Amino acid sequence: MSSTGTRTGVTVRVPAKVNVRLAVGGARPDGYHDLANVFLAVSLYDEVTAVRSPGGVRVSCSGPDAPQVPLDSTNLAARAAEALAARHGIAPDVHLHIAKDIPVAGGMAGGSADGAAALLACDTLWGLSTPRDELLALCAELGSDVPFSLLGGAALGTGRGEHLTPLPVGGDFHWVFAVADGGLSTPAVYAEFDRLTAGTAVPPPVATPALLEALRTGDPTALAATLANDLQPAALSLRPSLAATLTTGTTAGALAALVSGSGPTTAFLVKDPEAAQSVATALLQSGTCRTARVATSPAEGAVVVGAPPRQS
Ligand SMILES: C[C@](O)(CO)[C@H](O)COP(=O)(O)OP(=O)(O)OC[C@H]1O[C@@H](n2ccc(N)nc2=O)[C@H](O)[C@@H]1O
Ligand SMILES: Nc1ncnc2c1ncn2[C@@H]1O[C@H](COP(=O)(O)OP(=O)(O)OP(=O)(O)O)[C@@H](O)[C@H]1O
Repeated sequence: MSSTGTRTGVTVRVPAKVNVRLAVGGARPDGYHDLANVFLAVSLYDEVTAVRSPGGVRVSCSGPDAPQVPLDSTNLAARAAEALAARHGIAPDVHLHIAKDIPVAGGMAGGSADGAAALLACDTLWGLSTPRDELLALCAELGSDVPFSLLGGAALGTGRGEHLTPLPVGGDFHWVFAVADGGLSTPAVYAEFDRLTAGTAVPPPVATPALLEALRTGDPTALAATLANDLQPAALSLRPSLAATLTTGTTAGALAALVSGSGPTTAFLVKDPEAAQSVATALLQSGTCRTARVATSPAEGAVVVGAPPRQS
């Protein structure tokens, strides 16, 4: 392996996402769907620490959902390290530890977040200084949501969601996320979308100007009026119990409720931190979710938060 840096450990913090508009077009020949995907990063974070370690990539994970996270070469963090090392012709000798706080298989891009974080952590650990556009291209190879995990903030994703245009956000939005028992498979939800829309003309996906304006002005009431997720009927079809969770949150005072991405996490936009607490309490007491998390947006994308001092 070439000597590419002198750091011994690097920690990257990376946010979850919610899709405030997920417009889905018809299935493409390659199996993906064209999207108009308005991502918003939220303040639930995983942390990925990369430490030099001989013998290839090793992954460990801590946190309440850790047992659901694969530790083999299918982990997106491991795949990111392998891809970056291959790009630079070096050995991927690294131990990646994921401190997981983002719900697993919840439609909040937790695995994608870890992929983006591992890429940035390894790039820093190995002293590679890969240009940002190359990191984003590597992210897109790992998964459609991964580029946004690196970028953070808010962005419109087109194509399969990987082509990003950053969007201005004029203020903080407050959210409650109801975490369901068990996950939903993203391919299964897209397949259910195809089944439900079979025989209909699926319109080209667009992000409405009203939504972009609501983000720009930071107005939660305006944003609430424009939130929409074309995958929601598919997620509800596969998990009908989510309807009760959505109703519980809106009855408790949320401005709007929707399924987050492919679900089964549900997202509730509220007007302020006090409303967030009361909606979270109502959701917890209802028994319609496993747990309720309060968060704000926009959140910063993947960022190095810790690096031990250089060794001589
Ligand atoms: C639902 C969302 O989370 C919304 O942001 C994303 O569209 C999913 O992104 P992701 O998890 O990164 O998905 P990928 O790993 O790229 O693809 C997993 C599978 O989801 C389906 N998929 C994904 C993205 C897309 N635009 N169309 C699709 O049909 C495909 O079956 C694909 O094989
Ligand atoms: N680092 C990781 N963390 C969590 N899951 C991972 C990771 N790497 C791979 N996976 C696999 O990916 C699957 C989906 O997990 P993830 O938490 O990314 O779902 P998601 O949030 O619904 O994704 P998205 O919103 O991008 O569609 C898991 O069931 C797991 O098998």
